[in-house]
Amino acid sequence: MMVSVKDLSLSIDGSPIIEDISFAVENKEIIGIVGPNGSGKSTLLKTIYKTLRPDKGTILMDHQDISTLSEKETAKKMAVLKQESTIDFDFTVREMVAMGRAPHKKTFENYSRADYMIVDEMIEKVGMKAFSNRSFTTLSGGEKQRVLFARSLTQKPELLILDEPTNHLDIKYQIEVMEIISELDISILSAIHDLNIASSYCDKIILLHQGTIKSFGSPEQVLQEHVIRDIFQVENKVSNNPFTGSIHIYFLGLGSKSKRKTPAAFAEGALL
Ligand SMILES: Nc1ncnc2c1ncn2[C@@H]1O[C@H](COP(=O)(O)OP(=O)(O)OP(=O)(O)O)[C@@H](O)[C@H]1O
Repeated sequence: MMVSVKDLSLSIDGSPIIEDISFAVENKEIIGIVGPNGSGKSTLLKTIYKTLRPDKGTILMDHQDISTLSEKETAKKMAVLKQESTIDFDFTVREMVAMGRAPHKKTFENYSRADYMIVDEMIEKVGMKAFSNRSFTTLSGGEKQRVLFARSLTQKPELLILDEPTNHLDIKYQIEVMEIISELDISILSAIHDLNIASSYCDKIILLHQGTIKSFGSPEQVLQEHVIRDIFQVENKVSNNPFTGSIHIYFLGLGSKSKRKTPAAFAEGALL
């Protein structure tokens, strides 16, 4: 799935929230959206998954304008894992995940054995098999997140949009989510807070700041020390992770504003 976003702008109550955003997601690419709190990551994603309507601009999925697609047509192509879920109905985990098959069914068509094979496969993939019959509302935040992830995988989308997918997750499941999406072979667009997770798993990174794209390119191109210092206002050193080969950012406090002592290794240039 190719996605082309062109000149996207959205204001809320007269304040511009995202402005003139243009970029393309190539087929099967993983694109991470990073940026400080309030930089517009969720708003950009909500505009792409049609919860918000842009004031201006177009979004094409494989050359088709998404504003012309019905909800069902969109859901056949695009799955969304949102940051927060407000689901209070008493569904079991398996029922919840099975909802991911809905866009592929006709009204009143029953789920087939093949549908449930996908459902169970995805529940197992996210490590929730033992919870299949548990009520969704009784789960912890991280467990809910994994179930909703399984539901979006069950949808078998060509484009998966994730709004901070690793929110609530412990380190094992943070890595697991990223490993699973790396193996999906579909296009992925994901807001990510952790810059090192973004650099390890994304083909390209969009850096948002105050609603505009500051930089778009490979992790090496985007995540440069002076850029991280300017945009996130954190002292840092960028180096190579000798074990994975991807770049790694060491965070060194807030510079002159920091209450922490300057690490000796930094002062002596040992990390360079
Ligand atoms: N409905 C709204 N009314 C007014 N302002 C809004 C509304 N929705 C979002 N904003 C503002 O738009 C800006 C961008 O918000 P958004 O949630 O897209 O940022 P974000 O980059 O996802 O932030 P975070 O990293 O904190 O999740 C913020 O300043 C936010 O307060």
